[in-house]
Amino acid sequence: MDVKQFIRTIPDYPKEGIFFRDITTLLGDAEGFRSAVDALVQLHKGAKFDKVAGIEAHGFILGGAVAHQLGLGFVPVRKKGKLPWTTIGQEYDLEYGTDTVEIHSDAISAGDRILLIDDLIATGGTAEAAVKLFARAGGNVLAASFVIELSELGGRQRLEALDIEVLSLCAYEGH
Ligand SMILES: O=P(O)(O)OC[C@H]1O[C@H](OP(=O)(O)OP(=O)(O)O)[C@H](O)[C@@H]1O
Ligand SMILES: Nc1ncnc2[nH]cnc12
Repeated sequence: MDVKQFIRTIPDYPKEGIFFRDITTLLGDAEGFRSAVDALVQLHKGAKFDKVAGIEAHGFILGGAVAHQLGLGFVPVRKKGKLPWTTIGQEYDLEYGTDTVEIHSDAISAGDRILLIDDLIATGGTAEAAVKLFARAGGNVLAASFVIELSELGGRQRLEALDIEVLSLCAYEGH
Protein backbone atom coordinates (compact mmCIF):
# COMPACT_ATOMS: atom_id res chain seq x y z
CA MET A 1 0.00 0.00 0.00
CA ASP A 2 1.34 3.43 -0.94
CA VAL A 3 0.34 5.40 2.13
CA LYS A 4 1.44 8.71 0.60
CA GLN A 5 -1.46 8.64 -1.86
CA PHE A 6 -3.81 9.25 1.10
CA ILE A 7 -1.79 12.08 2.70
CA ARG A 8 -2.54 15.69 1.78
CA THR A 9 0.35 18.15 1.78
CA ILE A 10 -0.45 21.78 2.58
CA PRO A 11 2.35 24.23 1.75
CA ASP A 12 3.09 27.12 4.12
CA TYR A 13 0.90 25.83 6.97
CA PRO A 14 1.00 26.78 9.82
CA LYS A 15 3.75 29.08 8.62
CA GLU A 16 5.81 29.83 5.56
CA GLY A 17 8.26 27.12 4.53
CA ILE A 18 6.46 24.24 6.29
CA PHE A 19 4.86 21.49 4.22
CA PHE A 20 2.13 20.29 6.54
CA ARG A 21 1.42 16.56 6.15
CA ASP A 22 -2.31 16.23 6.76
CA ILE A 23 -3.53 12.72 7.64
CA THR A 24 -7.22 13.62 7.96
CA THR A 25 -7.51 12.56 4.29
CA LEU A 26 -6.03 9.15 5.19
CA LEU A 27 -8.27 8.72 8.25
CA GLY A 28 -11.34 9.72 6.23
CA ASP A 29 -10.78 7.10 3.56
CA ALA A 30 -11.96 3.60 4.50
CA GLU A 31 -9.18 1.88 2.56
CA GLY A 32 -6.53 4.37 3.69
CA PHE A 33 -7.39 4.09 7.37
CA ARG A 34 -7.67 0.32 7.36
CA SER A 35 -4.45 -0.14 5.36
CA ALA A 36 -2.47 2.20 7.62
CA VAL A 37 -3.68 0.46 10.79
CA ASP A 38 -3.09 -2.99 9.28
CA ALA A 39 0.42 -1.97 8.21
CA LEU A 40 1.24 -0.63 11.68
CA VAL A 41 -0.01 -3.87 13.23
CA GLN A 42 1.92 -5.97 10.70
CA LEU A 43 5.18 -4.22 11.62
CA HIS A 44 4.87 -5.70 15.10
CA LYS A 45 3.43 -9.14 14.43
CA GLY A 46 5.08 -11.57 16.79
CA ALA A 47 6.51 -8.92 19.14
CA LYS A 48 5.35 -9.08 22.73
CA PHE A 49 3.90 -5.90 24.21
CA ASP A 50 1.78 -5.32 27.28
CA LYS A 51 0.27 -1.99 26.26
CA VAL A 52 -0.09 0.34 23.30
CA ALA A 53 0.35 4.08 23.99
CA GLY A 54 -0.75 6.88 21.68
CA ILE A 55 0.18 10.56 21.72
CA GLU A 56 -2.57 13.22 21.60
CA ALA A 57 -4.25 13.77 19.26
CA HIS A 58 -3.73 11.66 16.12
CA GLY A 59 -1.91 8.97 18.09
CA PHE A 60 -5.21 8.27 19.86
CA ILE A 61 -7.00 7.40 16.62
CA LEU A 62 -4.24 5.22 15.21
CA GLY A 63 -2.99 3.79 18.52
CA GLY A 64 -6.53 2.94 19.64
CA ALA A 65 -7.14 0.94 16.48
CA VAL A 66 -3.74 -0.80 16.75
CA ALA A 67 -4.37 -1.70 20.42
CA HIS A 68 -7.76 -3.13 19.46
CA GLN A 69 -6.23 -5.29 16.74
CA LEU A 70 -3.39 -6.49 18.96
CA GLY A 71 -5.83 -7.25 21.79
CA LEU A 72 -4.01 -4.89 24.17
CA GLY A 73 -5.01 -2.02 26.45
CA PHE A 74 -4.43 1.56 25.33
CA VAL A 75 -2.71 4.36 27.29
CA PRO A 76 -3.34 7.97 26.21
CA VAL A 77 -0.36 10.32 26.45
CA ARG A 78 -2.12 13.65 26.91
CA LYS A 79 -1.21 17.31 26.78
CA LYS A 80 -0.94 18.92 30.23
CA GLY A 81 -4.08 19.38 32.33
CA LYS A 82 -6.43 16.94 30.56
CA LEU A 83 -6.20 13.84 32.74
CA PRO A 84 -8.46 13.66 35.83
CA TRP A 85 -6.47 11.38 38.16
CA THR A 86 -2.95 11.64 39.62
CA THR A 87 -0.50 12.28 36.80
CA ILE A 88 3.18 12.32 36.01
CA GLY A 89 4.39 14.84 33.46
CA GLN A 90 7.38 15.37 31.22
CA GLU A 91 8.34 18.68 29.68
CA TYR A 92 9.78 18.90 26.16
CA ASP A 93 11.10 21.65 23.92
CA LEU A 94 9.10 23.20 21.10
CA GLU A 95 10.51 25.54 18.50
CA TYR A 96 9.53 28.40 20.79
CA GLY A 97 9.09 27.49 24.45
CA THR A 98 8.09 24.19 26.02
CA ASP A 99 5.10 21.89 26.40
CA THR A 100 4.28 19.00 28.75
CA VAL A 101 2.77 15.56 28.19
CA GLU A 102 1.20 13.52 30.96
CA ILE A 103 0.00 10.02 31.78
CA HIS A 104 -1.89 8.76 34.80
CA SER A 105 0.53 7.57 37.46
CA ASP A 106 -1.17 4.13 37.46
CA ALA A 107 -1.51 3.83 33.66
CA ILE A 108 1.02 1.00 33.44
CA SER A 109 2.46 -1.72 35.68
CA ALA A 110 6.15 -2.09 36.55
CA GLY A 111 8.00 -3.83 33.75
CA ASP A 112 5.33 -3.23 31.11
CA ARG A 113 6.58 -3.36 27.50
CA ILE A 114 5.05 -0.57 25.51
CA LEU A 115 4.47 0.08 21.83
CA LEU A 116 4.25 3.84 21.17
CA ILE A 117 2.15 5.08 18.24
CA ASP A 118 1.80 8.54 16.69
CA ASP A 119 0.91 9.90 13.28
CA LEU A 120 4.22 11.64 12.65
CA ILE A 121 7.75 11.99 13.98
CA ALA A 122 9.59 15.22 13.28
CA THR A 123 12.28 16.23 15.81
CA GLY A 124 11.26 13.34 18.07
CA GLY A 125 10.86 15.67 21.06
CA THR A 126 7.27 14.64 21.78
CA ALA A 127 7.97 10.93 21.44
CA GLU A 128 11.12 11.21 23.55
CA ALA A 129 9.12 12.91 26.31
CA ALA A 130 6.60 10.04 26.20
CA VAL A 131 9.44 7.50 26.39
CA LYS A 132 10.87 9.25 29.46
CA LEU A 133 7.43 9.32 31.08
CA PHE A 134 6.96 5.56 30.71
CA ALA A 135 10.48 4.92 32.02
CA ARG A 136 9.69 7.02 35.11
CA ALA A 137 6.46 5.02 35.55
CA GLY A 138 8.53 1.79 35.62
CA GLY A 139 7.86 0.61 32.07
CA ASN A 140 9.81 0.38 28.86
CA VAL A 141 8.97 1.67 25.39
CA LEU A 142 10.46 -1.01 23.14
CA ALA A 143 9.24 0.31 19.79
CA ALA A 144 7.74 3.47 18.33
CA SER A 145 5.79 3.46 15.07
CA PHE A 146 4.58 6.33 12.94
CA VAL A 147 2.67 6.75 9.72
CA ILE A 148 5.04 9.55 8.66
CA GLU A 149 8.70 10.23 9.34
CA LEU A 150 10.23 13.62 8.48
CA SER A 151 13.67 12.17 7.96
CA GLU A 152 15.81 15.29 8.02
CA LEU A 153 14.65 16.36 11.45
CA GLY A 154 16.48 13.63 13.36
CA GLY A 155 13.63 12.08 15.34
CA ARG A 156 14.59 8.52 14.42
CA GLN A 157 18.18 8.98 15.61
CA ARG A 158 16.96 10.58 18.83
CA LEU A 159 14.81 7.55 19.71
CA GLU A 160 17.29 4.98 18.45
CA ALA A 161 19.87 6.52 20.80
CA LEU A 162 17.50 5.44 23.60
CA ASP A 163 17.51 1.88 22.22
CA ILE A 164 14.04 2.09 20.78
CA GLU A 165 13.09 0.41 17.52
CA VAL A 166 11.70 3.10 15.18
CA LEU A 167 9.40 2.18 12.29
CA SER A 168 7.42 4.30 9.87
CA LEU A 169 5.10 3.67 6.94
CA CYS A 170 6.53 6.49 4.81
CA ALA A 171 9.17 9.21 4.90
CA TYR A 172 9.44 12.75 3.57
CA GLU A 173 12.61 14.79 3.18
CA GLY A 174 12.69 18.27 4.68
CA HIS A 175 9.93 19.89 6.71
O1 LIG B 1 8.60 14.95 16.60
P1 LIG B 1 8.12 16.29 17.08
O2 LIG B 1 8.96 17.44 16.59
O3 LIG B 1 7.95 16.32 18.57
O4 LIG B 1 6.69 16.55 16.41
C1 LIG B 1 5.75 15.52 16.24
C2 LIG B 1 4.45 15.83 16.95
O5 LIG B 1 3.86 17.00 16.34
C3 LIG B 1 2.52 16.68 15.99
O6 LIG B 1 1.64 16.87 17.06
P2 LIG B 1 1.17 18.30 17.58
O7 LIG B 1 2.01 18.69 18.78
O8 LIG B 1 1.13 19.27 16.45
O9 LIG B 1 -0.29 18.00 18.18
P3 LIG B 1 -1.62 17.43 17.50
O10 LIG B 1 -1.42 15.95 17.23
O11 LIG B 1 -2.65 17.64 18.55
O12 LIG B 1 -1.87 18.19 16.22
C4 LIG B 1 2.57 15.20 15.70
O13 LIG B 1 1.29 14.59 15.76
C5 LIG B 1 3.49 14.67 16.77
O14 LIG B 1 2.82 14.37 17.97
N1 LIG C 1 5.33 19.03 8.63
C1 LIG C 1 4.46 18.61 9.54
N2 LIG C 1 3.24 18.18 9.14
C2 LIG C 1 2.35 17.74 10.06
N3 LIG C 1 2.57 17.70 11.39
C3 LIG C 1 3.78 18.11 11.81
N4 LIG C 1 4.31 18.17 13.06
C4 LIG C 1 5.55 18.65 12.95
N5 LIG C 1 5.86 18.92 11.66
C5 LIG C 1 4.76 18.58 10.94
